[in-house]
Amino acid sequence: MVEEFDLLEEVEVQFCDEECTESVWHGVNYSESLFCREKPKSELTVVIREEGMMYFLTADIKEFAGLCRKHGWYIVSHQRFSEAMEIGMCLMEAGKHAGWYSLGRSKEWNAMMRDVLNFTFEREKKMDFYPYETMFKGEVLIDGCRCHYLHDYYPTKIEKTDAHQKRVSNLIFRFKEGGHCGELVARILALCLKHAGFNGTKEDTVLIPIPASTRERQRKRFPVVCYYLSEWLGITDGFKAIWIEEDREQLKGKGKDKDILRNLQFTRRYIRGKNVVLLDDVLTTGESFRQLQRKMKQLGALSVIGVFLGKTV
Ligand SMILES: O=P(O)(O)OC[C@H]1O[C@@H](O)[C@H](O)[C@@H]1O
Repeated sequence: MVEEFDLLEEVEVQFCDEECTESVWHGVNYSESLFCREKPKSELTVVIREEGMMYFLTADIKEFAGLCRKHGWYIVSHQRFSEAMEIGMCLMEAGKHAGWYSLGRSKEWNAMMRDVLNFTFEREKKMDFYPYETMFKGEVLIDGCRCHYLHDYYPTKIEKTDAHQKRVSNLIFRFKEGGHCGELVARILALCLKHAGFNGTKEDTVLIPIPASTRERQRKRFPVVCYYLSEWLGITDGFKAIWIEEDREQLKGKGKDKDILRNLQFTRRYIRGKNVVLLDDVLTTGESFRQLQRKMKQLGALSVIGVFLGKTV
């Protein structure tokens, strides 16, 4: 599309300093840093939150989708805002940028676009069904293995008064049921893992889900997330590394008879000589992870880490 007017580029952004002890404001070269692979040409305003959400108003959604692909950002939703503009939200790595970028007709126009975004999304945020943070909340060590989790999880028996807790439960329940949120979960975890890093190289890293209790649950829950997450990180999809020989009852808690391995068969070639990333929805006592990570090491894994959507509070 040929623009009939010159576009004014403005930026204001907050970066963390290297130790992340203090935030500083920069304007210079931010657009180069944000749009480091390609710069926008059409009208665009973005507002970026430190937690990894970027809200946008664009005159050319195709161009913006192309920029997102190039930079590894994920468009969660967008819709028509006016005849000329689309409005929406995408996810990016958390903790790198916070601020805004405008490429628009004038100072006043740019400011208005930012106001629209701030207003719309502050309001929408209250209505969000899922949480969209793209940084792990915390890490625990189990048998010396790093286990990253995205959110504190308040189990069903606790009444959730806090909107964020409800969003976390929505994400975990929908993920357990399978379906559309597998892709969203994969994108969120990909961004988190890029930030946190994993052991070894992409080539020798494999993603393996901690098996559900039945084949049906396993089939609903994991194939989509394993496919996308491994593809986006460039690591091996190890969905087929573990085979459920027969269904078992759900094993809650830490009971001394809890044996999550007894109905499982392992395909060694996925595991031997690999750095394994074990994935599950929730970490509660850590017993499932503990047993599986030991088994992985017996089968020749070089290292094991865990990645979880929630850690039970
Ligand atoms: O073994 P711990 O950590 O106690 O419990 C976690 C397991 O309990 C289930 O709800 C989860 O899906 C996960 O597999």
